Amino acid sequence: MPAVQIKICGLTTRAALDAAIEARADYCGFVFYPPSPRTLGTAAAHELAAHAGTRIGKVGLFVDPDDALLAESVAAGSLDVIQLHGSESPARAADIRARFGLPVWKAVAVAAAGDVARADAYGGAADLVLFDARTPRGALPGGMGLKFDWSLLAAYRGTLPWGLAGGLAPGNVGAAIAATGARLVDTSSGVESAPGAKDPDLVRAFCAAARAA
Ligand SMILES: O=C(O)c1ccccc1NCC(=O)[C@H](O)[C@H](O)COP(=O)(O)O
Repeated sequence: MPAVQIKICGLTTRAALDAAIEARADYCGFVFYPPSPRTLGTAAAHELAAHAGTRIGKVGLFVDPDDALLAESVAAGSLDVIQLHGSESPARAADIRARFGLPVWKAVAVAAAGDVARADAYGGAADLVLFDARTPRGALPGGMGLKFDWSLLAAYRGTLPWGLAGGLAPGNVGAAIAATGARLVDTSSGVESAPGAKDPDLVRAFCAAARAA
């Protein structure tokens, strides 16, 4: 079976990026959402992307973005993937995918079984569905360290490739992979010492634990 793919989201510093690259994470996430403590401006995204080069896939994280924000961020961050973490419809996801010529990952917020079924609507519109925990109204839509009931995915047989996010950390990522069969795992606050501050040791520990699962 191919190795589990790993995404470390919300990187803001070279030190964190280097830790992810050295730990052989497959993807890093750059957040382009000003309310987040992990948000990047275009200058910082450009600097980090130039430092990363092609050593890691660069995923841009957006919440209901307009085309202008997408255009400037795709260019600044040399993005390889656009991740949509808001309430983007299948039609909007398909439009973004066609307009920017990049793979689109669509986050689907999960709190109950019916939420998992919503992923099917993105067939033909997104390249991957990222199941993440539904967050409370008024909170950030991701990066909150919240888990959902992994058993909701145990019997999932969707048509799209999918990944798992939400409250994953070095100590639970192995169990999460075993419970769900996820082939891509994504973490943000689980590898931080404070909101927005990635801990290189936790990044390394997460990658090792995911790979050992
Ligand atoms: O990370 C953020 O600050 C963020 C803000 C708004 C929307 C999404 C955000 N993160 C998306 C991610 O891909 C996170 O890795 C994912 O939600 C998991 O986060 P966590 O539960 O903290 O590991």
